[in-house]
Order: sequence, then structure tokens, then C-alpha cells
Amino acid sequence: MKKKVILYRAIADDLLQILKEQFEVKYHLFASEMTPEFYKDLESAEGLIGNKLSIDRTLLKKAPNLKIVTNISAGYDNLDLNALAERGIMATNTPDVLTDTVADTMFGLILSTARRIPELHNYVRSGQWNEKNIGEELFGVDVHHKTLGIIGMGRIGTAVAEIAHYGFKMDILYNNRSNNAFADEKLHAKNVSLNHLLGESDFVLVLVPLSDSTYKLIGESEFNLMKKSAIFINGSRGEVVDEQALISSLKNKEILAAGLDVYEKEPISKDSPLLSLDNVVTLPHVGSATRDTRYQMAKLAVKNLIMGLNGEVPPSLINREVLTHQGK
Ligand SMILES: NC(=O)C1=CN([C@@H]2O[C@H](COP(=O)(O)OP(=O)(O)OC[C@H]3O[C@@H](n4cnc5c(N)ncnc54)[C@H](OP(=O)(O)O)[C@@H]3O)[C@@H](O)[C@H]2O)C=CC1
Ligand SMILES: O=CC(=O)O
Repeated sequence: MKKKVILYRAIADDLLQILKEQFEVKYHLFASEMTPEFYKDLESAEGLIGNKLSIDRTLLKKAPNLKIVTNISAGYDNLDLNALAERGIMATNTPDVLTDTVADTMFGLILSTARRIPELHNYVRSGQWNEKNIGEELFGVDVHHKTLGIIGMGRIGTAVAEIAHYGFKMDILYNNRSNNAFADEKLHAKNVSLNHLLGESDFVLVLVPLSDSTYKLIGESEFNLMKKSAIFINGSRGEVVDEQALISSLKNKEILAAGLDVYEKEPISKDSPLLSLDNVVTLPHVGSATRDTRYQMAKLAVKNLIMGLNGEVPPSLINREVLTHQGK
């Protein structure tokens, strides 16, 4: 009998076909609430594949046969790793295949905020471009040769730093708990304290995973340390930033601008002040959202699931300690 797996995000037909050859696939695409049918399938499911679903103790109690959770995302803050470890359930994510695409998006936000591209696009479209030369009040700021501070110099942080160093001749500061030898040696980057980075950077980019130690890492006192001319970019998770403090800093012109891909609440509330400030560029959490990259992420997740349920070690296993639990 085929093992049962639950798929809760749309994937390409050929990948779905591969899954169906191996498993009995139950497809549950929920908009907000999980359905009774989902919980019924969960009782006998051995694998879960999708993203953003919160996998906590309450859900795991209803999944007595679960062996593996395969996230179709690099971040895995939706997973309670302690609860998974207690049950010896494997967890996997999809790093690397999305790194360059997310780095491109982050650089898009850096350029869009600095050169005010969405604002000027709206200015032209709405018929306000009446003089040959626009006024100084619409000028942007330079990106090249400025200082970029990266909080979380991991895979994506390093890819952004490469673009910044080679393409824009920027100086790079970063804050990480461990040194990044490649960034230090090849990109002349410096691992500095968070406060030092905040005070010295022209662009502050957040790319740490959300965890207990990064929850609201950037709040009022951190915004106060930034230059008045600083541009703040968040590509990690909304909860890493105190959004009210960000809104106050932007309104009070304590920082120049912000470029955001992620928010405390997603989708963002339609009445959020972030949507009416001219000095904010907003994206709907699309760091990795190109056709090619989303395909590669799903492909890797499918591979993780197949290998995990066939007794092999999945390539992007997050919690290796469960292998001892399983006697591997
Ligand atoms: N917007 C989007 O669409 C996307 C967002 N993401 C987000 O980006 C995050 C990073 O992805 P990726 O680069 O692949 O992950 P990595 O694990 O490669 O990098 C994370 C880095 O953060 C550092 N870090 C962790 N905790 C702290 C801390 N408390 N203080 C300072 N640095 C810390 C780690 O280094 P060290 O442990 O040495 O401190 C590591 O270098 C994901 O977790 C996800 O939240 C990812 C993909 C797409
Ligand atoms: O936010 C997206 C991810 O892959 O993590």
C-alpha cells in the first residue's frame, strides 16, 4: 500500500505526477482554516509537503503516523523543532535553490527605495511630469560606494553582499554570531556588533531567520541608532521587526525610507500606514517568486519527501538529531 502524504501548496504537474507515483497524495489547499477533511487525512499521513502551515504540538497530536514535514521554503519558523524532535519527525526546507533570486529581490528593494522608482513611476503615470526637468524634491540617493549593513550574513546575505561589492563597489558590514570567511576575505566585509552596524550603515538589510533570539530584534532603540539618511530593508520575516517602531521612525523622518517584502501580518492590513507612506516600497512576500525558482524549490521539496519516506537522508534535513531517534 502506498504511504499517504498531504500536499498543501500547488506544485507543477510533472512534480505532482512524481509524488503520485510514489504516494497516495491528498491535496488540501486551504485559504485560511484547515478543514475537517484535512484532519481526517492527517490521522494516517506519513508526510506533509507545502509551506507556511504552523506545525506545532496541537497539530502533531492529530498526526500520529507522521515521519517527515517538508517545507517548500528556506525559512522554517513555522515548525516547532522541539515538538518534532520529541517525536523523531524529520523536517526539511529548500535553501540554496532560491538564494540568488531572493538576493536579486533584495537588491531590487535597495534600488527602488534609494532611487524612488515606484514613486516616480506613479508620478509619470498620473500625468504629473509637466516640466522637462523634475525638481530636487524628487531626487534619490546613490547606492554605489555606500555602506551596506547586513544582519544575518548567511546564504542570501552573502549573495546580496556579492552584488553590492562587485556591482556597486559598496562597503559591507555584517552582524552574525559566526564569521563568514568568504565575505571577510573576498568581499572585505567586517563582522561588527549590531549597534556598530546600525550606526554606520547607509542601507540596513535584515536577513536573519525568525527565532526566539531574533523576534523584534529591530525596534525603537535600533531605529534610533540608524542614520537619518538610512534606508531599511526587511527580507526575512515581519516579526523580526517591531512594525509600530518602524512606522514611527518613517513618519518622524528618523530614517529616510524602507523597502519591505515581509510583514508582521500577511497579507498586510489594507489600512496599514506602511501602505500610505511615500518613503516605503512594499512587496507581497515575493523574494523567491520567479517561475524557475519556485519550480526548483518544489522539486527539492519533492526529493526531500521521497528520500525521507524511503529511508534515506533527505538532502536538506534541518534536524539531523532525529536520525539517531530513528537508529540511522
Ligand atoms: N522574503 C523571502 O521571500 C524569503 C525570505 N527568507 C528569509 O531569509 C532567511 C535567511 O535565509 P538564508 O540566508 O538562506 O539562511 P541562512 O541560514 O543561510 O542564513 C541565516 C544567517 O543568519 C545568521 N543568524 C542567525 N541568528 C542570528 C542572530 N540572532 N543574530 C545575527 N545573525 C543571526 C546566521 O549566522 P549565525 O548562526 O552565525 O549567527 C546565518 O548566517 C530565512 O530564514 C527566511 O526567514 C528566505 C527566503 C525567501
Ligand atoms: O519566505 C520564504 C522562504 O523561502 O523562507
